Amino acid sequence: MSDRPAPSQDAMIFLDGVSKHYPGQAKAAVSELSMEIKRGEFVVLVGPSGCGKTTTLRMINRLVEPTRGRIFIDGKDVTHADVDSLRRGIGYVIQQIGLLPHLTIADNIALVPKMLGMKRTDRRRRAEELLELVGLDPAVHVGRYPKQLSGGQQQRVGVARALAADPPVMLMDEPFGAVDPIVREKLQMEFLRLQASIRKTIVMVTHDIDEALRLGDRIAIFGPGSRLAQFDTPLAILSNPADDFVRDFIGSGAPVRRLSLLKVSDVLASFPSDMPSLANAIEVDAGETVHRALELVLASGAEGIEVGGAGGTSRYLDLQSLLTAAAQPTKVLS
Ligand SMILES: Nc1ncnc2c1ncn2[C@@H]1O[C@H](COP(=O)(O)OP(=O)(O)OP(=O)(O)O)[C@@H](O)[C@H]1O
Repeated sequence: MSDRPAPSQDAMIFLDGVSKHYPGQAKAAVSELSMEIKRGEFVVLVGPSGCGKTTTLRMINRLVEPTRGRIFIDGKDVTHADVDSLRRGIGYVIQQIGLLPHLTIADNIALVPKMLGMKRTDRRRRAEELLELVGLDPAVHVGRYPKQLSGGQQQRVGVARALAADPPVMLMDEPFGAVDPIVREKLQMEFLRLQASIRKTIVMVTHDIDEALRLGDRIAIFGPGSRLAQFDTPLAILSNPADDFVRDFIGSGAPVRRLSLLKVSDVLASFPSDMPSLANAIEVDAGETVHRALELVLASGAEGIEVGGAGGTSRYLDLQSLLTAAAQPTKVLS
């Protein structure tokens, strides 16, 4: 038996000491990187330019062949497996979208199903279903050509195309990078809703820490030379940055960003259950974010929040306690 590390039961992607040394380059682009991504997890790779994010992503579907190390998908070592069948199980979305201009939207989406031998009528139905899924009206868009769509719409079609063969894994390289900030935020939110229903294993590259915090179940922060500086949930990273590099990278807004990730229930956990009641409290759900709770308190002029309520089991927290607890970086770990 080999004593090399093996993926755990719930791992969908497992990188074992993977390196990439491009020919002619003095330094490796990615060096001895190991990471495990669980089934159904949305992991975001983030870090400064040139730290090896895209190289790492492309080694997963072997668009870039690793120089050393092993790659496992769903428990199987695919380091030397047939590339075509590997890629059939992996959707790939890039910033430049790459829709074919002479094909209709339906035909663009159905490219892979066609390659796999799906019948014309079934392909059409699949394209319509996917357009619906990504929030585009099939009746309007199915017969259009890429240039008749806005940037944001084209990006949605790119996502639909990547989903066409229903791959368990999706790789996305700056998928929302080419659209303006408002469309970008809308696409991010839509994508989160979509992911809640399809639960793919997703690895996404971005250089935007806010996008990473908003989307990722876990975030891998790469330092120079592909050093994995921290790989954890957004809340844990904001609460306990691993080192000065991570602290600098997430920037000065961490305490405020945490408010949008922290739940009222997280904060309540650090108080005794018999806090005095408040005469003027606003009712808030325990699953609400602290950010939203603060908004409600400030807008209503209440003294604090009341959580629960049924059967006289309400718990109360005044504004000051809410703020103090929300500002405690080490108390809360998801
Ligand atoms: N095809 C290539 N040939 C030679 N060197 C390359 C190639 N692709 C990337 N590199 C180098 O490898 C390093 C990592 O590049 P990579 O694109 O993976 O980084 P990145 O973190 O995705 O950067 P960015 O955020 O700027 O896209 C860089 O120094 C880059 O110049």
